[in-house]
Amino acid sequence: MGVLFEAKEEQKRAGLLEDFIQKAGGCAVIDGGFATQLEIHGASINDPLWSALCLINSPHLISKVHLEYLEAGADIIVTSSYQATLPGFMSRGFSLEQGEELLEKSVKLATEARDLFWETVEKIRDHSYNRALVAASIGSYGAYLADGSEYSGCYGADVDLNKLKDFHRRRLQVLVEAGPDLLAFETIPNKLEAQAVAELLEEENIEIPSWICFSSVDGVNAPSGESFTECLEVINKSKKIVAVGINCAPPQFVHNLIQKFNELTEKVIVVYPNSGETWDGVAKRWLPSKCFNDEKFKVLAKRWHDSGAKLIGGCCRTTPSTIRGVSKVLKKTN
Ligand SMILES: C[S+](C)CC[C@H](N)C(=O)O
Ligand SMILES: N[C@@H](CCS)C(=O)O
Ligand SMILES: [Zn+2]
Repeated sequence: MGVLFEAKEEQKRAGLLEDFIQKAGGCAVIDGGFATQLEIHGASINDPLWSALCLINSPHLISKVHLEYLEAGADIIVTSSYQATLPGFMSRGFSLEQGEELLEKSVKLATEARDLFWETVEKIRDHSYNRALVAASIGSYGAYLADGSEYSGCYGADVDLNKLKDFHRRRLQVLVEAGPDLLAFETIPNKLEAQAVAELLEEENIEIPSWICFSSVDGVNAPSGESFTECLEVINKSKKIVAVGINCAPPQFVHNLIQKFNELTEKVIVVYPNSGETWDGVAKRWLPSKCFNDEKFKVLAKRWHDSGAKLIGGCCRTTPSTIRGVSKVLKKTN
């Protein structure tokens, strides 16, 4: 492929998201904790598949949560596929084809909810909604391991670049085929996985714009201890990744990290932190620490926007009420 053609394609990909952000008023709002809201509705997800269990047992709850976030003002909804993986489904007795159908279902449930919601609000005069985009969630290898390693980045000596690419490849292909608007790589804890993602997007010639979000447990580096300077070198080289940032880290880290990312990249900055609670990967529960309520979260969201983030939402333990506040403060409709 010619260099000129590639440059044009890159511009087009970045342009799609930039245009959407501009149309949304300079900042697009992402939804909040998906698994959190499933649990609020009674889903039991203490399981190696975590929220992906609902794709099997309670898809109606997935639709309900998407609609709640749309109603709260999310411009981008993220699918329920964070911990949905083919080996994960197959270890539960599903065939490869059935696993692929479950992945497709995660995109279908989100696009159906978006279309249904839009059909309804479109008819309302002077509504303040945008037709939302659907981002297919692709959780890190650590999420699949279900041992808390998306917050440590410790994948062990046997995990190399090729193993991570193999892990991500088929799921990526299936999700892309299902037709989301965006790809959301979430809670990436180390440089190796960032590199695997960047190379895979290239190898598979993925045309859908991607964002990649790192977690952070010290507010300075990636969980592995590698600096974001190192991690973003890999991201900056990728023409397929249009936005980069942080998800599922405590809100108090985000402002400084946006400032750091401003210096390190020209890509769109995306942030959707959790509520400030800490995940205990062994006990599989959230430990209250410096927890931010919706009021504090929305004040910080304005600050994150002022410091340069253009995609802002919430992750674990945030809810539609959090996103309603974020949407109001960022779109100044109150
Ligand atoms: C974002 S974490 C809270 C997701 C759950 C984790 N991967 C586990 O399965 O324990
Ligand atoms: N999209 C996932 C991220 C978990 S860290 C969720 O909100 O449940
Ligand atoms: Zn999270």
